[in-house]
Amino acid sequence: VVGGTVARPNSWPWQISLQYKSGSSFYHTCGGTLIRRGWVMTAAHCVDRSRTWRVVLGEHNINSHEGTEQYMSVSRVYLHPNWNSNNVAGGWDIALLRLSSEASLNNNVQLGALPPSGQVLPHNNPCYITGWGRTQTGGQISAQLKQASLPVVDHKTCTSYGWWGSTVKDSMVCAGGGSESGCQGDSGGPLNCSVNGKWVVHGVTSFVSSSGCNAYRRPTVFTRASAYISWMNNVSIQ
Ligand SMILES: CC(C)C[C@H](NC(=O)C(F)(F)F)C(=O)N[C@@H](C)C(=O)Nc1ccc(C(F)(F)F)cc1
Repeated sequence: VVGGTVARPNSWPWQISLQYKSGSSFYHTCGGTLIRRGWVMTAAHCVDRSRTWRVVLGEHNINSHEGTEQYMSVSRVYLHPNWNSNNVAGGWDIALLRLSSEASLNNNVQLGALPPSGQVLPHNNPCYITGWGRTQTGGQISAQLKQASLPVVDHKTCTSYGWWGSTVKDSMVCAGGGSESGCQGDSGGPLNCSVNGKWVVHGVTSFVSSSGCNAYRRPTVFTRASAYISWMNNVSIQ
């Protein structure tokens, strides 16, 4: 997250850290959202190569053990069948992770709310991106979870000339576009939007400009969760 602030610990209790094993250690690679006690929603581009994954719930500082963490292994990865790792602009950048055991819900671990199928938020709807991603273009990832205010940029603006144009599809949502943005390592995490006074996870962090995370008129682009409700329902009743 470029800009924004360090989040109050566990104030986004559905945010997870997706980590892969290398040698005898695990490393943060992406964010995700706990949507059921046994299911995590993340980006397909985070999990489209086979690794040993773990999901950390109740995380704040990824470099220290704070006692609120739950470490879950992943029993199966469900990539959206239409995902093409050579074409993030095509969309479909969504995946579900089946956890090998169910999370215990508490003050630090809660389920994220998904939007109703098809819901599209208006321009400037208040939203926050959260994640442990780089804090500057080309910089280091953050040890502590960060948050930044990224209001929705409507499709009409986001797909216009000088903005993202036709790179952004209807199944995506744009947010931000100023000095604050997502950045590498935030992928897969939630776009938390305030709808009728409640937080709804409306996006899955997908991509930023290859010329810089907070590039001018290149808002952060998210997979629009409300476009994938039926797919998620069909997968998670298996
Ligand atoms: C691995 C990537 C597919 C996703 C990666 N995502 C992120 O960094 C994050 F955290 F914002 F979600 C990204 O945007 N990386 C930058 C460096 C990038 O490659 N952006 C990018 C690439 C291609 C296009 C396109 F579709 F236009 F060709 C647009 C943006």
